[in-house]
Amino acid sequence: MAEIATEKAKGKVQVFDSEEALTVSLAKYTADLSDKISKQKAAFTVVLSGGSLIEWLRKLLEPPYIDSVEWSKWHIFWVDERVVPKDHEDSNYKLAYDGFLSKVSIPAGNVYAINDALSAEGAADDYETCLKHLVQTSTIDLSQATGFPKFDLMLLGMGPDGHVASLFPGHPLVQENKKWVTFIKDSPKPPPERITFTFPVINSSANIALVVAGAGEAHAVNVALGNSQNSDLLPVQMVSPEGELTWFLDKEAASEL
Ligand SMILES: O=C1O[C@H](COP(=O)(O)O)[C@@H](O)[C@H](O)[C@H]1O
Repeated sequence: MAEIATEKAKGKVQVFDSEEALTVSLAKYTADLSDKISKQKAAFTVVLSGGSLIEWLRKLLEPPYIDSVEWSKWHIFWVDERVVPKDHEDSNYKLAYDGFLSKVSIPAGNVYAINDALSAEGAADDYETCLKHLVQTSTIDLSQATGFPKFDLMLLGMGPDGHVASLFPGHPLVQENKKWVTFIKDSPKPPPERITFTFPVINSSANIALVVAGAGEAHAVNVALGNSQNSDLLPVQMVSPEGELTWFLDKEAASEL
């Protein structure tokens, strides 16, 4: 693993020789954080992305982590979700359930899926209401600095266009600064209807892992971490948490750096 020196705002950047090595390190990072936070609080709040991220969490499903992680403390949220039934192939919940959640002992009541019976707008409002309730009951922390919820760990993927969550380049939603959760009906990546956390919520996180592998993402990684002078920021360039930002890149994703 090589660590790349960048400005502090860009976070800690780690480049792995292979996707396999990345998954080993991501599991250790996540398990160490789970350990630390589980000793301090009743809940470890974890926000998942969809896409390849779930596959990259696979080492957590193996010893030693499968037995040593205090899964009962985990509370699971989604940074974005497609407005489709939970058993639909496009559902981020289904992806996470099939590939991860069904294999660990996180209590079912700690898994906060969207209400798939609602419209995009209704599902976003409903999810925001759920988050507000969990802040009131102190399951989720509140950032004293921003007044937005402060999750312990956000595991973010990135698309080849530099999108994170369902916040796409050039879309007005990237500027949303009041809502916690919003909706999109014209996502450039199918399916078109989604809900998504907003940047103020993403950036209030205590820890963000930005996990990117594959040559298709190399250009956007270079824009984010290289010396690009573009004035229109890609969404990934707007990720700037209150806490720590750690990049997990494989060498293909880092190939243009
Ligand atoms: O549509 C989405 O795409 C991004 C990136 O996914 P990937 O397949 O390129 O890894 C993902 O982070 C997001 O949660 C998802 O809804």
